[in-house]
Amino acid sequence: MGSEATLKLPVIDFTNLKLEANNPNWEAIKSQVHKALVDYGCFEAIFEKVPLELRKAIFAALQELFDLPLQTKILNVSKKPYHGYVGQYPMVPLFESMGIDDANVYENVESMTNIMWPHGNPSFSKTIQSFSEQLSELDQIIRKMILESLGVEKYLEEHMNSTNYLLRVMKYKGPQTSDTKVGLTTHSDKNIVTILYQNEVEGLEVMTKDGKWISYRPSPDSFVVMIGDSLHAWSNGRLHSPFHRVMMSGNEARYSAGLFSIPKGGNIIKAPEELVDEEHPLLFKPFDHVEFLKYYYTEKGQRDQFALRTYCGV
Ligand SMILES: O=C(O)CCC(=O)C(=O)O
Ligand SMILES: [Fe+2]
Repeated sequence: MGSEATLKLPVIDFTNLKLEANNPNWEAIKSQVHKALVDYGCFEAIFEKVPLELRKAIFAALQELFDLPLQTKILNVSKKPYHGYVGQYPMVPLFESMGIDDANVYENVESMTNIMWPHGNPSFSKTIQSFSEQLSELDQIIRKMILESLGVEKYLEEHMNSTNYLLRVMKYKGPQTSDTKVGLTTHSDKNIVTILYQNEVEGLEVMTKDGKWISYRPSPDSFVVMIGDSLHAWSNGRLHSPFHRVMMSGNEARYSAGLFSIPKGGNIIKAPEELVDEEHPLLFKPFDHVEFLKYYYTEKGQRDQFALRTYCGV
């Protein structure tokens, strides 16, 4: 399956949109969001609320972080798999990543920063925290639109309170060849919503429902919004959670940052009864996200492209 040059992700412009209701654009944008997420599980968002200066600063911060010695980077450890330093994996030798839990809260970022830079690095902390906080507004807008368009907005508060934000930052070394090499293997995200931002180096590919790859053309103004398996399950399959991967070629490093809204441990993900009927039978049994991840991170789970279906599919 080659990449299809003609395919493109839907583009949705959130400029000037406020979280408050009765904004004239709200309904129009909401229906674009709903359609894109049903059809692709993914779209490109133009969102100027994160100022250009901050969007530029994030890449300088990522470079500074990944330029640290490996023995420093591995000090970022986490009890949760994939939330600390990840890298040097034989399957994905170009890839490195670091997670920062609750990155929208300054103190959390600062404690990770102080492990990386024992004398502190307030400008790094501030960049990471501001970026996460301002981008979390887009996550909130999108999830409000999703619940409204599914007719289940009465669950909005409960739904929003059931998650927290992980910022995961990534570096993919250029493979130093014009051949295409795997940066990150094909997977679907396991969380609620993912919002990605990246530098100018191409590589992200998103699969359509009929198995074609869309290559994302990065732009400094665009974020990529993607549905994870947990929201696919919660919406009882209404919203698609797409397979995606990163493919690298050339010399340049690709830096990206992903804001992941993630179900808190102990929360049971269960499709609202309004979304289950004869035409839409329940697809997934209620599940605890943390328990599901325990399966996903086993050797079998890692090889299973339909891990959620295996774990709790009806
Ligand atoms: O680097 C990217 O843009 C994609 C990363 C990704 O898919 C992930 O971290 O789940
Ligand atoms: Fe992903």
